[in-house]
Parts: sequence; structure tokens; C-alpha cells
Amino acid sequence: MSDATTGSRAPRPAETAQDAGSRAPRPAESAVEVRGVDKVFETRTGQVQALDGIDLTVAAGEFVSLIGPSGCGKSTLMRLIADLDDPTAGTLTVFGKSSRQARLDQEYGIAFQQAGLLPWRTVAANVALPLELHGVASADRRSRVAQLLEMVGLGDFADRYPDQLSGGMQQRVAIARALAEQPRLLLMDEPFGALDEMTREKMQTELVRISAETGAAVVFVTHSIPEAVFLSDRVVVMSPRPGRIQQIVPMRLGADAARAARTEELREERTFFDMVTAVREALHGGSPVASGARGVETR
Ligand SMILES: Nc1ncnc2c1ncn2[C@@H]1O[C@H](COP(=O)(O)OP(=O)(O)OP(=O)(O)O)[C@@H](O)[C@H]1O
Repeated sequence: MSDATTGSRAPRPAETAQDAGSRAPRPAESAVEVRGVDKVFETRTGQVQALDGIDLTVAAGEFVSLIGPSGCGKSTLMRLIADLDDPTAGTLTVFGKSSRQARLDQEYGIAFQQAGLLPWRTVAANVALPLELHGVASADRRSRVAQLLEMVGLGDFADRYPDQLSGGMQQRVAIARALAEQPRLLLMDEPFGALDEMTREKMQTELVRISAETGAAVVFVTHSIPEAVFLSDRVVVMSPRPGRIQQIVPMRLGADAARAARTEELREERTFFDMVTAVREALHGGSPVASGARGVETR
């Protein structure tokens, strides 16, 4: 039946199928969609299959950690999401866009293990860099940088240089820089891996607060089970190479489940230990275990 006979209206020029496909992302859209992704590296000694059939959806505002034995492809998956490499098969989208388009549109901020600050720029100038590159006016830049440094507790360090800061402070500068353009997604690959345990726990608490405050989705690679449990809404457990998703464990942390409510006390709660155990068992394929998997810390 034609539209004329059913009485329904014909599509207006702005509503053709082609246009509908290019509309701005809907608010309910997922932050990341990974569908059937494989990654094979060609090396001089042959092929290395790093990822095999990865399917993963990260919702807008969700905090998802990737954990698994050394070499299982966590960083590779992160690099594919960030468009730093291409998948051998499958598709990745970020807020409904190809990962390439999402990179061009600055849809995400990145913080990796090394803070990666420019040593000749002050703390403020490091944080301002992405804003400068995108032509934000200098008055707006100054106020945004001041706000970001307050957020990460470095308001008094704007004029220092990176080598005058501790490792934890440098990481906070890197996080402020990653947040500069108010991304809806943060990609973090072991950002606290090089920090001492006390600083690391402080940074985790900061990150929980910041992610709750900004509503950004986070994809976070870690080797530490307690870190994954403390931070995440869901923990994705990967198998040894070729990396597959072995299990996705939702974090059920009782009354303290809301990210904004996660404080130091949570680390002493029964539900926290239960979740650590659940992730450890998932790493070992569902069986109770006495020790951690290779490359995974249980502390
Ligand atoms: N550019 C590359 N060329 C060849 N092989 C690579 C390349 N990058 C990664 N690999 C291989 O792919 C596999 C997955 O590596 P990846 O770095 O993603 O693992 P990971 O889980 O992040 O490891 P780790 O926990 O030790 O950081 C490894 O076997 C690695 O040697």
C-alpha cells in the first residue's frame, strides 16, 4: 500500500533514510560498540592473533575495566577503539561514529601509563594544549584550565613544570588534559600502573569522583583486580591470547554501588571482597583459586 492510500505522510526531504543515518547521535547511544573484532599482527616470524571475536558495548556514562593475563590484547583493544590501529575484522563505533570520525571529532580523551606531559610547558600550558590546538579563545582557555586543575586538586601548581611534580601529580595533570575538551568518553590504559600503592588508591578515589561528576564513560585497562572492582560498573575478563571475552562481571557493591558513593570505606566492605573473588574466579574460568593469574595483581 502506498502512503497516499494509507493516509500516512510521505517522507519529507529531511527524513529520507540517508539523512536519518547521518543524524547527530541520540543521547541514549552507546559510548563504544565493538562487534566481531579480530586483530591479527603480521610479524617476521608469522601471524600473532591478538584478539578473537570481541563483542562489547559500553553504555554512555558507564565505567568498564578490561582485565586479563599479560598479552591477552587489552592494550590492542584500547588502541583499536582510539583509532591508533585498525581491526583485521569487525567494526568499532564510538557514539555511533566510526572510531576514525570519533577521533577527528575529539569524542574521547586518552590517558596512558606514562603521563606524556611536555616537559618545557607548565602544568597549565600542558592542560591547555588540546584547547589551543582547537582554537579555543585564550580567556576561555584560562578559565577552563583553572577549573580542571581545581578538579584534580592541583590549583596551586599551575605554574610548575612536570619535573617539579610527583608521579601521581603528573598523572593528575594528564587526566585534567584528557578532560579538557569535556569528552563523553575517557580511554585509560594502566594510568596508575607506575604509582605507589597509596598514591594509586588516592587516584582511584579521585577518578571515581571525577567520572561521576562529569558523567563521562570510561574504558580502563588494569592488572589490578581491586582497582577494577573499586572503579567499575562492569569488569570485562579476558582470556589468554588470542584475547577473547571470557566473562563480564557486573559489580554489585550493595548500597555503595553508585560511583559517587564509593569512598575509602568501600575497600573494607564484605561486598567489595566478594566482587574481588568473583573477578578472580572469572579469570580462572569459574573455578575457585588460590593465587592470581599470570600478570594480574590481587592486591
Ligand atoms: N605491533 C605489534 N606487532 C606484533 N605483535 C603485537 C603488536 N602489538 C601487540 N602485539 C602482540 O599482541 C598480543 C596482545 O598485546 P597487548 O599489548 O594488547 O596485550 P596486553 O593484554 O595489553 O598485555 P599487558 O597486560 O602485558 O600490557 C601480544 O602477544 C603482543 O605481543
